[in-house]
Amino acid sequence: MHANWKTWAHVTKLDPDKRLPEGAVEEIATSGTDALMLSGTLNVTRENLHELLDLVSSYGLPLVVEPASPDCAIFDNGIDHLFVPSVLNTNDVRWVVGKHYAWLRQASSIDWEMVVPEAYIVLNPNSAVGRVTGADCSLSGEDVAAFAQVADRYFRFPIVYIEYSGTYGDPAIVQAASEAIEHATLYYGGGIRSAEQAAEMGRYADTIVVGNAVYEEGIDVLRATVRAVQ
Ligand SMILES: CC(C)=CCC/C(C)=C/CC/C(C)=C/CC/C(C)=C/COP(=O)(O)OP(=O)(O)O
Ligand SMILES: O=P(O)(O)OC[C@@H](O)CO
Ligand SMILES: [Mg+2]
Repeated sequence: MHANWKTWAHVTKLDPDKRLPEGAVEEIATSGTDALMLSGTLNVTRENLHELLDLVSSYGLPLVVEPASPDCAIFDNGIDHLFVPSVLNTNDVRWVVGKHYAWLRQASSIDWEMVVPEAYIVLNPNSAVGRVTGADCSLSGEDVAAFAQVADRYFRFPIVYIEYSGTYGDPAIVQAASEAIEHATLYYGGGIRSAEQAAEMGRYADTIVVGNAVYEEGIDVLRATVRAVQ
């Protein structure tokens, strides 16, 4: 399968647990965003995932599913990639390799060409992902740089993801991660609601992710974040 995900500057994250108004899907798909990622920590099921896939699959944009649990690791319905997270900054091994073990223990067939592993560094303790995974979010720039190197140089994860889901993060932290990484693609996501914020994080991250703003701000804000990084 194509590896052009490495060239994406802007990804829009859609949550199968949330509703979009009539016409919004078309506006999002034609906003200039490079890809749609279907993902959420809470209340994502095969059913609402397939419903959202049906809504977005006809626009020709690359589609990524990012499962928070093995039951949402699917390969059908026109998906291009399955981005599978591991959270590095938690002491709860389930979110590092445990869910992955359980997935492979019971999976019938895996299309490995579609699977892209992501090393998450979760930095907002009040986000769903922060709470669920018990991530240690009180990290310095040096801590984040060390985790980024563990991911990039040691485990050779193709993606390192600085995740502030729901809140705008510290650009100095993203800069520290970017300076520590040699090969991996650096993702930043969290609280981007303006062109200025998109540009600021886009200086350090290879790819920025916009999620909540799509639901809370509307299409003009999404378009502005796209223009800021492309
Ligand atoms: C092994 C497989 C197939 C799955 C397990 C994958 C793991 C370890 C997931 C850990 C948690 C995680 C990184 C979830 C998915 C991505 C994500 C952070 C989505 C956004 O979550 P929030 O925005 O915090 O949650 P809500 O939008 O649901 O409130
Ligand atoms: O929803 P927001 O805060 O934009 O964050 C995007 C993404 O990183 C969430 O996983
Ligand atoms: Mg979310």
